[in-house]
Amino acid sequence: MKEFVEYILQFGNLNKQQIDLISKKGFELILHKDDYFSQAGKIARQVGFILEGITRVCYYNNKGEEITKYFIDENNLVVDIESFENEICSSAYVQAVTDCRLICFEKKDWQELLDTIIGWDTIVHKMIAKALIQKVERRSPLVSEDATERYMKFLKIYPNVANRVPLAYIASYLGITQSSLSRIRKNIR
Ligand SMILES: Nc1ncnc2c1ncn2[C@@H]1O[C@@H]2COP(=O)(O)O[C@H]2[C@H]1O
Repeated sequence: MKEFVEYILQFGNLNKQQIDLISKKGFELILHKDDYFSQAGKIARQVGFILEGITRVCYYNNKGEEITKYFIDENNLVVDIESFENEICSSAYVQAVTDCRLICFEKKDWQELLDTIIGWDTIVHKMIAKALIQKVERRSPLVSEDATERYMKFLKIYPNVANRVPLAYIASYLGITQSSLSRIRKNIR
């Protein structure tokens, strides 16, 4: 919980009583590699904060191929925001790529904190805004045409991810085949 408290205090001030209230509602969740945090076709009912491990957001395209859309690593919030906020079914899966340890909040507790702690909504908005800006910064470089360049940018943007996730997920994230990615990796060594 200490890590989560440090994280939220970057976005605003809270007194001890408010921090205690937040801490009481959060619980530790262990996900094993390949477990789902939230699933397509279901409503996301939890917000997580990753203490250890990497998750990915993925979906199946109309050819039935699995596409990795996004990676989320340590010290980040993880939530299928559209599903969680609007209580609609997710169109994607959030899956543990490695074993993960998270601080987790149930929707009703998250809502209760929003209703009781003055200023918590501003902090939450700032946290979400930061995550979404980061997402744009991470996805925008992928429009560059050259696959080698895309991979080099990936290494820079996700320094903690590249060596900890299967190559197939990275290839899918970059929109290239696994054999192209292997060739690129050989050539840049
Ligand atoms: N920390 C995070 N930052 C950005 N997106 C996240 C995060 N955690 C989960 N997501 C989800 O990742 C999804 C990536 O694709 P979308 O833009 O459709 O919607 C995004 C969010 O629902």
